[in-house]
Amino acid sequence: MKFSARDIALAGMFAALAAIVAVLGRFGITAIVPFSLQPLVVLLAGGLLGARLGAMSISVYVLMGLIGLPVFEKPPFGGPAYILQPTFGFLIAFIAAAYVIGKLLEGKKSGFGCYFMAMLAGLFIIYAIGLPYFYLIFNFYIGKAMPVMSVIKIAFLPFVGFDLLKAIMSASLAMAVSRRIG
Ligand SMILES: O=C(O)CCCC[C@@H]1SC[C@@H]2NC(=O)N[C@@H]21
Repeated sequence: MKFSARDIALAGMFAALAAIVAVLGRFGITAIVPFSLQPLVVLLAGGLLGARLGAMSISVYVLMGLIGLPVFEKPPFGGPAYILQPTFGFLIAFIAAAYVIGKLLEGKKSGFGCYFMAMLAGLFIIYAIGLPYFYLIFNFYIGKAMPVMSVIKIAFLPFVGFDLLKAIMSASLAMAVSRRIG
């Protein structure tokens, strides 16, 4: 697997962007699951960089956090123990989402609908991995009973509307940029 200097610069830029929006998110309302602009960055990474590079950029971001850089949105902000945070599943899901979006858009970047469907698939993956992880950490690691309905109320319902807006924004932006440079 070979990456050019341009690839590495782009991946680094998106990794940095993910860290910046996470740090900015700390100034918002404190909640078990924070509102975050990271899904926007992740959807854009997949849509603009493609599967391989998009997933690499988000992996670099997650690895930076796991080695101890304070780039995550919630306390303790970084370190290997963050794996045991209920929201860590979303971070794993971001990597998969960027990859799948890139794959879905490979070779057929036509209209807005195409981009939007790819972004929706990315959002689906974010929640399909993030929500069960949240449930498992709460119920089996933290040891607090968290019924499925509570997981949905805490980690899905408050965000899904905003995340759909992020999907619209990222689809429009990725389409516009690809048309200009593609
Ligand atoms: O840094 C973390 O610990 C991960 C935060 C995950 C936040 C999730 S992503 C999907 C949903 N949309 C949001 O705006 N927030 C949550």
